[in-house]
Amino acid sequence: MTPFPSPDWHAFAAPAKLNLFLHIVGRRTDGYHLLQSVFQLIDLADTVHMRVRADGAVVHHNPLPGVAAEADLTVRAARLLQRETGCTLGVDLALDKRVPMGGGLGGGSSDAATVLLALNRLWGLALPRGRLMKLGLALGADVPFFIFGRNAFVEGIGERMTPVDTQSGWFAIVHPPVHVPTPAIFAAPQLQRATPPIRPTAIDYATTRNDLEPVACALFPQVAAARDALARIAPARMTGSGACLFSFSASQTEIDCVLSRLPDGMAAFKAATLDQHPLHEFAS
Ligand SMILES: C[C@](O)(CO)[C@H](O)COP(=O)(O)OP(=O)(O)OC[C@H]1O[C@@H](n2ccc(N)nc2=O)[C@H](O)[C@@H]1O
Ligand SMILES: Nc1ncnc2c1ncn2[C@@H]1O[C@H](COP(=O)(O)OP(=O)(O)OP(=O)(O)O)[C@@H](O)[C@H]1O
Repeated sequence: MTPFPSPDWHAFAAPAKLNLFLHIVGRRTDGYHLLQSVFQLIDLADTVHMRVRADGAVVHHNPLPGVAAEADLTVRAARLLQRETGCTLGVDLALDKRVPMGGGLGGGSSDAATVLLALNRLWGLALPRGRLMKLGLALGADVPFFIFGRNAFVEGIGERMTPVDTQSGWFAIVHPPVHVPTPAIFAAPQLQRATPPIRPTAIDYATTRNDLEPVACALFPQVAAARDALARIAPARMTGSGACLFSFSASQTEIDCVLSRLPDGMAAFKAATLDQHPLHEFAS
């Protein structure tokens, strides 16, 4: 639904991601962790509504609870693009938020990537994809992936991508009622930081894992409880730094069955794999 129905407003999708596995293979001198991960786009998405302004202002019309307009990644992305290009146009922004915040689903990063991709077209900038990806990294480690726009084996802190074909199918995603702060998980002394690097590869669930999962489960019992509940029904894995857990199947019926067997009251939903970001063509 468009909150501001008018021909001047445009609506753009900002899809979520799952980390099908996530290995920590080292640490940089600045404390950031080097990872290897397969990032999978899914059809759960926010909608970012935008209208170009001639006066250069960046105005957020419905800030999220607990996130000041100036701190919102959509506003920060628009301002960053203005600074970098000297563009004198502005934008009105409004968000339909559907991706749970702090779930390890990359919603904020995806909103930022969608703003960069859409303004690249609406402001007539025609920046190449690689330049947008570099800009995006300053906003968050996951932003370059969404601008890349294809399922990928991701390395570095999130800036090196190799496209991978992933299996099409469905996920059951469980959302435990807890916000997991990413910095606390990366700072935990017990985090396994030296998983041997692997070559870019198709996902093999049997030989991969999420190194952040044992830490999140130890620090947040709600994550452990949700993982155990899902794991009693089907193979379960955490995404990102949590809190969400997922289970994959190529069969939608199987995923419907998994969801129906979860304990009453457990927040969970179904999502399908995406092959490509809906705004992939907005950069070249
Ligand atoms: C773990 C992932 O969810 C995988 O998709 C992301 O890399 C996290 O990305 P994010 O939530 O956008 O996190 P950022 O805002 O970039 O970083 C939050 C904090 O987590 C830690 N951090 C994050 C990413 C990384 N590769 N190493 C880190 O050590 C840093 O302390 C950083 O200050
Ligand atoms: N547009 C936005 N949408 C969501 N969160 C935002 C946004 N702008 C700023 N934030 C801030 O970023 C924090 C993390 O948001 P997000 O939902 O992207 O985390 P996440 O899904 O855990 O991400 P990741 O998988 O990258 O760790 C939020 O708690 C919020 O304070």
